[in-house]
Amino acid sequence: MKKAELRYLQRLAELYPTIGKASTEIINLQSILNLPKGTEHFMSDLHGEYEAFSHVLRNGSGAVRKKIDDVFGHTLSNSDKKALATLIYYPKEKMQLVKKTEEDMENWYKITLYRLIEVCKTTASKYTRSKVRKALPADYAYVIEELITEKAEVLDKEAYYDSIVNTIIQIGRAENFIIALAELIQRLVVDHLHILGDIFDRGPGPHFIMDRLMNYHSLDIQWGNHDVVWMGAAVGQRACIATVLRNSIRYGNLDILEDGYGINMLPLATFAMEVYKDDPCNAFEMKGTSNYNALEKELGQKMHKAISIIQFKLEGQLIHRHREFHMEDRCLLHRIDPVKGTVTLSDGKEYPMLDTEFPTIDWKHPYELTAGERDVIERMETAFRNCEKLQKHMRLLLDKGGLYKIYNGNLLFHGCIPLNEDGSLKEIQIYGKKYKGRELYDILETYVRRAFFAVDSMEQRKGMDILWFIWASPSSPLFGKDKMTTFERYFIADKETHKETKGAYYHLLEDEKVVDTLLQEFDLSPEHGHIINGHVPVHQGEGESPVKCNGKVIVIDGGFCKAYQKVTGIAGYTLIYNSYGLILSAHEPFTSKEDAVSKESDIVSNRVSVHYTSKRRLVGDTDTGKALRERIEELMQLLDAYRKGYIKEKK
Ligand SMILES: O=P(O)(O)OC[C@H]1O[C@](O)(COP(=O)(O)O)[C@@H](O)[C@@H]1O
Ligand SMILES: [Mn+2]
Repeated sequence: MKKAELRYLQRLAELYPTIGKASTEIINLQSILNLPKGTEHFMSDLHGEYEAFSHVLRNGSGAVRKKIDDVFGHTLSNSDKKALATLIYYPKEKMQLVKKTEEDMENWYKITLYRLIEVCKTTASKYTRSKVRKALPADYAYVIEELITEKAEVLDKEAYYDSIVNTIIQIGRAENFIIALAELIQRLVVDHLHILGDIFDRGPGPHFIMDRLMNYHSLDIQWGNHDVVWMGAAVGQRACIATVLRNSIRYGNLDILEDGYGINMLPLATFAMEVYKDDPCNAFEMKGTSNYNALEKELGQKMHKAISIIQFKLEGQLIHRHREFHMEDRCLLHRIDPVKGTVTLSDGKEYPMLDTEFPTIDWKHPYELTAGERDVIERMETAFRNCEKLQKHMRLLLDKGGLYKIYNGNLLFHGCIPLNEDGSLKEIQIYGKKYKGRELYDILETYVRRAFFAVDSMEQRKGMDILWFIWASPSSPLFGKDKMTTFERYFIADKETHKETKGAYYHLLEDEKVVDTLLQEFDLSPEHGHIINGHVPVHQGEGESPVKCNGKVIVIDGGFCKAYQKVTGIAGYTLIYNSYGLILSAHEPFTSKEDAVSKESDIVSNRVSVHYTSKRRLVGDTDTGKALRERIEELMQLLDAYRKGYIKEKK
């Protein structure tokens, strides 16, 4: 036996010091391989819609309801099943309602407890005992384990379970216990969660989503362009800070920054009030602010304009600093003719401007900040950098996230892969070197991490600016459009100028040859692999399908974003990958938690299978299975070493 091999086995022997222990572990692992594969849940483009996200997480995109159907079949009425499902999603709230009308609560507790135990049993059956044990709430771990495991040795099973349930009710713990069981079912129904990006912007609760994700049992995140711009803001990239502020103001979401993250808006507010005092800032109306009073609207619009101008200036500086980004066409301030009140875009066409008041622009140096603007952005930078909660949330993105993920044979990313029109991988220059496909993704990710961790300040700076590049560049796999027309949408009436054209990836998605080479680029099988991405809302209203290229590509922009539901005609899709295959769920718009409880609405309107496996998929067929088999192989070698006398047992 080689020295290195022996050393490794000796390490392993510390964990499994006897033949007995090593053998038991081999048997345990072998049995896990034969369990059904755990359920993966895919969600994308949450855009701050915490309540809708939380709802879909609770119902597992229909997985809970499916379990109820499996358990009770025709023995329970549809309305009872619906009520049970709602109880599992919102146990506390649902019980409050039940208590108002139910006359015999004791009986209700009893029936409900039995039903929940049954659902729990089936849900837990595909996991090992040890995994279930880890998921059990500490207070009730022992009792729940008793209730959900079949006890062959107890003769009168009914009496045994009855006595446990009766005791729970008698000692006044029924409600607590119901909540614990409901949460356990929610927890067990989804084994692993994939978030395909865009947690932030537009909706009111990204910080609540991040808090929830911090406590989620098993998770990965593929960063979206909106997450990356927040990451940039958190490390102090000023163009990103301005963008985050502008987006938040535009959607009436300053509460997120002020209350959620404790970032004080006063510096920007006082600056805007002073500089744009007599300017109505009409081009800077906000969305979703019908609850604002006149004064709030006035102030909001001024802040909106103030930060937009700061953003355009900072972006101009950044683009000049990085000629290699090739984004000069996005520098538009110097193209404004302040006398004529027009702007000439890079196509050479001149357009009248909707707003010609620019008190902070020095036309000789249009990208220079005034002292007041500099003061605002400096203070904001300090606030973002020093916000502990924001930094914690970013840490989660870094720890659990990345630009792409390969998981159980599928390729997951937020946006796209930059392609040429002929379907070949497009080369993109990053700081002087060309990259394409997987290498492009990899190099960008290393720069993102350098922004947070590099000690060398030049490297860190490069990383910070890459965060903005990923947000806005046409070459970014997370943005994937020819330009971001923010300036045009504020200042030019002609809608033609607002158009953003999607890159080649999006119309080559149906080309099987192209998709196959993309899968191969990431070492995946073109036969069995899938590409799963978000970022572009699927326009179901216009008959568009989320399933492309004979099911090889699935686009699941969740449509969680309320502002976009008019366009998509639906609240979007989520995906489930369980032991039977890939199932796509379509969702109706989520109104409110109150509605969900009182109307027992599931919002899962439709579940369609994208890919059905003829044979049930087992843990052995997954990435985890591969790792387990490797472990088994090593343990076998350890056993051999014990038996051949290379290693002594430690009893
Ligand atoms: O209308 P809004 O929310 O201000 O944002 C529009 C901008 O958002 C983007 O669509 C990017 O956001 P998505 O990643 O959600 O698509 C840009 O392409 C566009 O310029
Ligand atoms: Mn996006």
